[in-house]
Amino acid sequence: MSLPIIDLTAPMVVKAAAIERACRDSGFFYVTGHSVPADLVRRLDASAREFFALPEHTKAEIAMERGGKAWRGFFPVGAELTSGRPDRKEGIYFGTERPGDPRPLHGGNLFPEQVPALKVAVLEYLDRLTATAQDVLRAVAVSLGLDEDYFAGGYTADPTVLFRIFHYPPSEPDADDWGVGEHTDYGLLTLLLQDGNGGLQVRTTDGWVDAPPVDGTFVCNIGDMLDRLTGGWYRSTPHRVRNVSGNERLSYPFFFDPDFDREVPPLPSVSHGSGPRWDGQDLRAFTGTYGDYLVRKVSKVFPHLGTELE
Ligand SMILES: O=C(O)CCC(=O)C(=O)O
Ligand SMILES: [Fe+2]
Repeated sequence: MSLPIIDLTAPMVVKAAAIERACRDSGFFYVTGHSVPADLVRRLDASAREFFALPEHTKAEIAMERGGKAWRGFFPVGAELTSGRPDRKEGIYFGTERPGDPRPLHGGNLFPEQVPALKVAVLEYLDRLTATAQDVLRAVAVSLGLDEDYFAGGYTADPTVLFRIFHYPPSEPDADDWGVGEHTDYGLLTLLLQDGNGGLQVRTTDGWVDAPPVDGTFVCNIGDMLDRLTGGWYRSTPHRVRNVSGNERLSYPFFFDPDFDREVPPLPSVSHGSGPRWDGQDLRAFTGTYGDYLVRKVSKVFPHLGTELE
């Protein structure tokens, strides 16, 4: 089984039909025909590699602990526990640049002064990917029989945008460690840029399948909130990463999520039921805002930051 490639320049009815098929099937697809310049991707990649090559103590100058409850900055290998055990990766967390915003997971970003090009590339990338995600969501809305601007005029009029850059050191082929343990994403859509090394796996009805890098594309997958909104009609699918390429792997997941302060009740048009989810969690059971859901999840993957987020 291979994941479909959806061209964003195709007519809306064509895109919407392809998205419905993909979201009903594996919840994963590739996006091409986007307007993110290749040169921006190159600058982002080059400056990120420059950052990760810095000595540990220099990287620690922008350690996540210094970002407080904004949950921004650098974390070293082993500090994040995606599925209850330490991941074999290090990374930097970013989000929409909003200095002074006191809400958890909001605020100003921490950028390394040693690599000024990273700040320029990240801020530009956040803008470009926000537009790309709104574009994909328009087709998702149509695929659900909703008005094209259903999300942009509501849940994502003021979206929660988080962006991470991960560096996965190579794993031994027979090791049982994971760069990122099995998980689903929390929000609406993830747009993932990955380098040429591969390592991402998606759990489908046929078992685990690879989502190898395809030049010029993003891997797009839907998250828990789209699963919840659609009552499980679109499934938020488990995935994981192990880097056995023998090389340093870099990846750039961009998370496009609902307004932090909004509740996300199931869509009125949705009546489809679904069986139990992979981890037994009932996404319809929680009450509260998207922010409540996200903070609860984040406190689990970064236990030492959890108390700050309460
Ligand atoms: O690094 C990757 O390829 C995927 C990362 C991921 O699944 C995540 O951060 O949610
Ligand atoms: Fe993920």
